[in-house]
Amino acid sequence: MITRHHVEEIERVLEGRTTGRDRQVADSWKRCVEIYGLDPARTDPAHIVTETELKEHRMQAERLISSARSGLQNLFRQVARQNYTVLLTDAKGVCVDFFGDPEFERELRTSGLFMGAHWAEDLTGTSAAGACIVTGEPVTIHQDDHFGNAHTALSCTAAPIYDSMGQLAAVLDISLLQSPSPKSSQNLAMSLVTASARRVEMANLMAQSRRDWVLRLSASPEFLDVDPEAALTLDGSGRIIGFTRAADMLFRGETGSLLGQRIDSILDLSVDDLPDLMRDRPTEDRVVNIREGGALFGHAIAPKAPRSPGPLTGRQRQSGGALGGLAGPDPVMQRLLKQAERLALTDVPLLLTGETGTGKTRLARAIHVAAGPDRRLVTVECAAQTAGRLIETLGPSGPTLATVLLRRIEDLPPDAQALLPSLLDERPGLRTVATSCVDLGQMIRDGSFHKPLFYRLSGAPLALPPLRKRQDLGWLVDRLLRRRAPDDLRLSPAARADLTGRVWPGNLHELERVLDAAIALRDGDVIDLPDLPPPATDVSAPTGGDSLEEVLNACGWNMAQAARRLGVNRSTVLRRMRRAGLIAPA
Ligand SMILES: Nc1ncnc2c1ncn2[C@@H]1O[C@H](COP(=O)(O)OP(=O)(O)OP(=O)(O)O)[C@@H](O)[C@H]1O
Repeated sequence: MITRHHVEEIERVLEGRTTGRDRQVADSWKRCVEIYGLDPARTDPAHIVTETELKEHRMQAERLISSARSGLQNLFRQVARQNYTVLLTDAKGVCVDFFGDPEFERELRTSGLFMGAHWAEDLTGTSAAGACIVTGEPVTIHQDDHFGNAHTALSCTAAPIYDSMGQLAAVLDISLLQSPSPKSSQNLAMSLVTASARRVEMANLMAQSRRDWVLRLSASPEFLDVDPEAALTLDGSGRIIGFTRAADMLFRGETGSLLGQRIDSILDLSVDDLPDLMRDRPTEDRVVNIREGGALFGHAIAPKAPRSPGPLTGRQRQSGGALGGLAGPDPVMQRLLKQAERLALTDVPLLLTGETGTGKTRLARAIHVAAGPDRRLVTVECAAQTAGRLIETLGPSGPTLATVLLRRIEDLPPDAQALLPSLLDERPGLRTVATSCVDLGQMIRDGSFHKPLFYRLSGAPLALPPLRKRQDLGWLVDRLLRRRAPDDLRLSPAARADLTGRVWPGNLHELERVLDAAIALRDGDVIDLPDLPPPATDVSAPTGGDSLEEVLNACGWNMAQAARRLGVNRSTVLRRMRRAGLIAPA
């Protein structure tokens, strides 16, 4: 039925007069006439693509269709009783998936609420899917909001689905063959369809990010793990490589796309903090501060690691997963990380030793992540334990499958030391990773450490070298600096030489504090020598025990750097080398 009234209203809108239609409808009508040259009086039936064309469209959208399927099914379950049809169109407007009542198949097919229907705006005039593709916004096109007369009985509500690079990938639409007259009757449809589109984007991002970190975010802790609002995918260095539309709306600043930005430029957090946001921590503790103010709750999902032990492939060896980013070009650390990567996939208890701040806790968490997603991480601060607390945490009411990180095992009180072996024997699903700053062998000899516990925990000892012995100190300085400051903040050559020449008795703890202070003190985008706080004077600094050869190795046989670390001048280093018969490698 062509109504003169409808055509006249469209003409009035074209003349720039307001008729009470939504902006989105009026804009679409204008496009239909002024850009596509469509005639409002037309009564074309629904446009359905051929079988071959449909196959092609479905093939191109295959990944999205499978990520969206369960979301669409859920949505259909919610709205089927009210006679809604659920459609997924691709970014060109062709319906590539469909849920509707088979009883009304003929009517649905004639109205274009069917598989293969083509809803592009330049073909069928104003429709919810068509307008949504053009504007990228959710929209309800209700009854005679439709441009062409053929569709004025329908009420359609559509929301865009964006891919993880921010491109419009599809449109989710729910439509009624018949509906009550007021447009407001579709308000609930709008909330349902936008929430479902958000969930489809989330499912799609998760399906594409199995090898990367995903950070899911929510404004309220209750929904964080079950129905988060936004998500980001991060590569191993903390750069954003994917995001949902909601994350884009939350964080997109004046700089444009989120792609390639560092996570610490928008949130007060680095990629190394992600293990702290995994599911094993209470939701309300996982607070993430937004750089521009405000806070959200975060849920980090680690890259999926291979599940079964076995020989590592060349690819795994290169990628290093959660462990790969922990060290630069230092042969001792590289060897240690390779061992850790293999051991992570087993249940062998690990004992991580090293001076304070050498990265034992960070390594333990990375091992937990590399072990796969099935276990919880339970962190036990040993100094704060009693036998009773241990039973509460690791006894029958504790987790059955977990990595138990025992921090600073040397501080565990004697009664808890005596209890721990039997507790662990009763819980075969608990894999321990203990850290220690001291020589436990010496403690056993002194009678201050329980021998059976030592043997229970030290299946494989991994010794982290102190910073002064690491050949990747420069790499670590850059990494920590990048994590704290903008990309263009640099170290002057003198400041870099000073930092790489220090002894670092507090190791990474100390380096982090020095960089924090230097960043605060510098003017402009260069950190210079005067910006560096003086080295910590620690009488217990253990450098005296390092041999000249160890110091030279750590400094890549750079005499000036070795001299600074040893606190002597260059000629003294040369003299000592001659005395020890040491010759620099060619
Ligand atoms: N590979 C790394 N790259 C960058 N930062 C690191 C690395 N390893 C550790 N850190 C940082 O250095 C600091 C000290 O690390 P961590 O707490 O793991 O040391 P630790 O050996 O367990 O210390 P302690 O013995 O005092 O408990 C932490 O802030 C941590 O985030």
